[in-house]
Amino acid sequence: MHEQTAPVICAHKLSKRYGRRQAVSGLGFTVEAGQICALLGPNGAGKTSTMRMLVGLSSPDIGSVTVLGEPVGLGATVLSRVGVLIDGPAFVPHLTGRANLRLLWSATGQAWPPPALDDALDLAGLGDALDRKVKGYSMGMKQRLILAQALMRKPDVLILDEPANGLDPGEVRALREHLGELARCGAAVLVSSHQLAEVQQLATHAVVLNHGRLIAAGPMGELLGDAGTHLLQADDTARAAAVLRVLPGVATVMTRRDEIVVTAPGVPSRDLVHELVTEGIGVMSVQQESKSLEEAFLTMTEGDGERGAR
Ligand SMILES: Nc1ncnc2c1ncn2[C@@H]1O[C@H](COP(=O)(O)OP(=O)(O)OP(=O)(O)O)[C@@H](O)[C@H]1O
Repeated sequence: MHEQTAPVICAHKLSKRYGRRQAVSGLGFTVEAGQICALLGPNGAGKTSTMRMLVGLSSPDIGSVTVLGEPVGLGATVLSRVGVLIDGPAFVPHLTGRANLRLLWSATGQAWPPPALDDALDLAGLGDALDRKVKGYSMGMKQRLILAQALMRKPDVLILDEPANGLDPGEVRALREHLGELARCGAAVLVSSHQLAEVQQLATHAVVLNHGRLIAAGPMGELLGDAGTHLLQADDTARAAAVLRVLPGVATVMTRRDEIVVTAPGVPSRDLVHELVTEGIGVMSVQQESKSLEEAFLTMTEGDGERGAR
């Protein structure tokens, strides 16, 4: 795949208004090769509006987009390297799934089959249904066909709006593994979702919007931050707990069976281990808990009041 250090997706000061509603406001962020970036935000935050601008389906009132270093607009040639799932393509109901894929592919002007057709169909798992008319498909089957059209072109960039909608848990996992593999091969992936537990497993980075504005962006680890909780196992639980209780910065120490739960915001786990070892207490395991994405997301968005015209 491509080798480059410049951002693959670059949104620069994007703004978009629908009538009196400011859907997106001064939004800037980047996604680099190998990253899976989650685009997060409450309903109406501006995720779909942003994605539509990223792939030339709508033009920003202000600001610009480049993908793989090229400016994006309707019909931009760089879009042939982008797998897109937004609103779903309009499938022709009386054609089979396969015929629909063929029709969509014909718009690229390239010969059938697309380079990653087999992998995309594998993931879609439609089997014999691929040769049945789309009008008989369930919602999940349609979603998997939409995914197949996004993935069959072996894209360098993927922009997927809620791709897990209508998928069962096994299919969600298969999708996560597939996207992970594409990113490891150098693709840049931007994916919106409300399923935060799933996103936490999938994404390396996140961009969080509220009321059309950027409220946070960065690597997932940094956004989740330090929950201030450490889980330790020592060879003398009671004595270890007593030592930890009197350490500066330690707020609470609880023991549950052979585990010690220490709340000490801002104190690195290694400092706790150091104190225990200095006291001659053996430490078998230590783990620092991070916040769940759900917790972090609610903290970020609930504290962010209504802004701008909506
Ligand atoms: N074509 C349109 N015409 C008028 N208003 C629109 C249009 N598209 C989006 N909006 C408005 O812009 C705002 C942002 O909508 P958008 O669909 O981008 O949000 P979202 O974050 O994708 O929401 P959801 O999570 O519910 O899909 C909303 O207030 C929405 O009502």
